[in-house]
Amino acid sequence: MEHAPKAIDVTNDVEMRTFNFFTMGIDGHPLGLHLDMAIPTILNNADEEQQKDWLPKAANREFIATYAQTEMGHGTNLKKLETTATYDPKTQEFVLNSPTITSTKWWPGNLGKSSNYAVVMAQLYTQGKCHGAHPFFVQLRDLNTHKPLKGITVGDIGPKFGMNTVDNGFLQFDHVRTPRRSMFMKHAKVLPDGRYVPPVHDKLNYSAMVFIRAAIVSGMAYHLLVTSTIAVRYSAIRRQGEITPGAGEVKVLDYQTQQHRIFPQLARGLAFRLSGQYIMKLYTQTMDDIRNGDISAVPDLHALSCGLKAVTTHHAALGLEQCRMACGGHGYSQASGFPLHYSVAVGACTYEGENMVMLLQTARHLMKIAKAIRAGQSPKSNKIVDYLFHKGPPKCLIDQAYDTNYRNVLESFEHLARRQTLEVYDKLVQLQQQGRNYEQAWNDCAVELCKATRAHVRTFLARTFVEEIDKISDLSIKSVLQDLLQLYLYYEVTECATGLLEDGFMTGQQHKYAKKKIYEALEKIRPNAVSIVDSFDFQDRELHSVLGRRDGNVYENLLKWAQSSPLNKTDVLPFHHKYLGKMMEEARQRSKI
Ligand SMILES: CC/C=C\C/C=C\C/C=C\C/C=C\CCCCC(=O)SCCNC(=O)CCNC(=O)[C@H](O)C(C)(C)COP(=O)(O)OP(=O)(O)OC[C@H]1O[C@@H](n2cnc3c(N)ncnc32)[C@H](O)[C@@H]1OP(=O)(O)O
Ligand SMILES: Cc1cc2nc3c(=O)[nH]c(=O)nc-3n(C[C@H](O)[C@H](O)[C@H](O)COP(=O)(O)OP(=O)(O)OC[C@H]3O[C@@H](n4cnc5c(N)ncnc54)[C@H](O)[C@@H]3O)c2cc1C
Repeated sequence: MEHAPKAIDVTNDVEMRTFNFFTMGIDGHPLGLHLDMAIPTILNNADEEQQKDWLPKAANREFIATYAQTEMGHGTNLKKLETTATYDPKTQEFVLNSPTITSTKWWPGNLGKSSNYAVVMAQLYTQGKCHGAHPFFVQLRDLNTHKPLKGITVGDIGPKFGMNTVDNGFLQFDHVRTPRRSMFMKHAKVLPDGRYVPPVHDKLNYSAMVFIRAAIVSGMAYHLLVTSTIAVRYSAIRRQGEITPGAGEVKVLDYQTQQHRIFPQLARGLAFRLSGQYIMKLYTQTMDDIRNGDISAVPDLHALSCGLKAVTTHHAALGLEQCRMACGGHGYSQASGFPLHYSVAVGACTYEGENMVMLLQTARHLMKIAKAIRAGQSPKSNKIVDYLFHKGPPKCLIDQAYDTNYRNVLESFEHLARRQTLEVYDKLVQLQQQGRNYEQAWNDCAVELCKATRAHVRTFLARTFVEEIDKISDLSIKSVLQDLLQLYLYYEVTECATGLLEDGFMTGQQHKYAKKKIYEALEKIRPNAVSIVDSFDFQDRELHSVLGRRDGNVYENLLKWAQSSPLNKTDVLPFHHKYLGKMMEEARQRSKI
C-alpha cells in the first residue's frame, strides 16, 4: 500500500468528535470548547481572509482555542461585560483590558490549562464610543513554552459540581495589544482609521451560543436515553417482592410505579432526539441564509433554541434523577454511572444561558406574536408559531375515538400555549395601562411568561414527535414507537393538566382518560422495554455503569467493582492503628479501669 490510511482524520469533524467521545468520555476534554465554540465562531464570524488563516490551523489542531465570554460579575447580562477592547489607530491595534476584579473572565472551558488562544468577548471602543460586546481572536499563551503572554493572567477556577476533566479557567488582561485584524470581521468591522461598520443584525456575534443551545437538545436526548437504558436494564435484573403472593419475586420492572418512573424518560429522550435533529437543521439552514444575506430566520431560530434548551435540560435533570431513584440503593453508588451522567447533564441548565433567562427570551418572541394577534394580523407561514393565530376547538376532544394522529391531543397543547400566551400578554398591557413601565410589568409577569414558553415548547416537541413517527414506513418499528408516542403525549397532558383544567377546557373525565391511556401505554411498552433500549446500541463504555451492563451480569461485577476500590487494596488501612484503632484501644483500656 502506497499510503497507509490514517486512523483518524483530525480535520474531519465527525471523526474527531467520535474519537474524542469514545476515548475521553462524556465529562469533557481539552478540545471541547475548541471544537464546539471556537471553530463555529470562526466559521460564522470570521471574514473570508480570517477564515483562510485560522480555520485550517484550528481544524488541524495547531492551536487550541476556547470561548471566553462570561466574567466573574456577569454571565447573563452581556451588555454589562466589563472587558474592554479599545482601538488605537496609531498602531492599528486593540488594547484589551480587565479594569476590575469582576471583569475577570471566569468559567471558559479549557481556558485554565489547555488553550493558547481564545475567542474573547469585549466591549469595543473606537473613536471614543462604545459599540457593545464583540468577539476577538486573541493569543493567550506562547506557542512553544505555553506560558501566559505578557499582560495576561490565566489559570484554572478549581473543582466544580462535575465535568472536572474540563479545565474551566479565569483570565485577566493588563493592557494587552492585539492586531486590528484579530477582531472577528465578518459582520461588524473597525476600519484602519477607527471607523466602526455595524453588522446587519447586532446579535450575529452570538451565533456560537445559538449553535450550542441547538446542540444541547440532542445532548439531553442522549443523557436521557443513556440513563433510561441503565434503569430499564437494571430493573429487568433486579428482583424484589411479589405481585402475586407465593408466585415468586418479580423483576422490579413489572411494577407499574417503576414503569411510570422510567418509561416517560425514555419517551422524552426520543422526543428530544427528534426535535434536536429539527433544530440543528434549522440552525444549518439559517447560517446558510445568513451567508447569502438573508437574516429573516434569526429571531425564530433564537426563540426556538432558547426555549428548547431550557425545557429539555430541565426535563433531563428531573428524568435522570428519576432513573437514579428507580435503581434504589445501587443507583446511589458511582457504579451506577448516574453521578457522572447527572453532574454533566445538569451543567446544561446553567451554561449557554441560565434556563429562566432562556425561557424569558422565548417569551419575548411570543409576546410579539400575541401583539400581532391582538392587532388582528394574519400568520406569516411560520410552521412553529402559526398555530397561535388560529382558533382551536372550544373544548378539549382528547377522549374522542376519531383522534387521528393525535390531532386532538396536539390541539390541547396548542390551546394551552395560545391561552397562556395571550393571557400574559393582556396582563402585560393592563399593567402598563395601570402605570407600570414595560420592564416592571415584564418582571411582574415573569413566572407566567415562562409558563407560556413551556407550553409553546411542549407543543413543538409533541408535534415534531407525531410528525416524525408518522413518516416511518416499517410497521413493526412504527408500532413500538407509537406506544412510546402515546405515553409521551398523555404523560405531557397530565403534566400540564392544571393549565388545561383551569379554564374548563379539559374536564376531569378527560384527565382520567389521559391517565388511562398512560397506564395502557406502560403495559404495551413493558414487554419491549429491554429490546428498545438495546436497539440504541450504546456501548458499555458509554454507559459507565455496572447496573446497565448489556450482558446483565450486575451482581458479580458489582462485587468486583467494589473490590477494586483503592480502599480495598489492603484489609487494614495503613493508618488504622494510628487513629481509629488507637481510639478504640484507648477506650477499651479506659473502660477496664
Ligand atoms: C453528550 C453531550 C451532552 C450535552 C451537551 C451537548 C452539547 C454541548 C456541547 C458542549 C458543552 C460543553 C461545555 C459548555 C460550554 C458552555 C459555554 C458557555 O456557557 S458560553 C457563555 C454563554 N452565555 C450565555 O448564554 C449568556 C446568556 N445571555 C445572552 O445570551 C444574552 O445576553 C440575552 C440574555 C439573550 C440577552 O441579550 P442582550 O442583553 O444582548 O439583549 P436584549 O435582551 O436587549 O435583546 C435584544 C434583542 O436581541 C435578541 N437576541 C438576544 N440574543 C440573540 C441571539 N443569540 N440571536 C438572535 N437574537 C438575539 C433578543 O431576543 C432581543 O430581541 P427583541 O426582543 O428586542 O427583538
Ligand atoms: C459547566 C459550565 C461551563 C461553562 N463554560 C463557559 C464557557 O466555556 N465560556 C463562557 O464564557 N462561559 C461559560 N460558562 C458560564 C455560563 O455561560 C454562565 O454561568 C451562564 O450563562 C449563567 O450566567 P451567570 O453565571 O451570570 O448566572 P446569573 O445570571 O448570575 O444567574 C443567577 C440567577 O439570576 C437569575 N437571573 C439573571 N438574570 C435574570 C433576568 N434577566 N431575569 C430573570 N432572572 C435572571 C438566573 O435565572 C439565576 O437564577 C460555563 C458555566 C458552567 C456552569
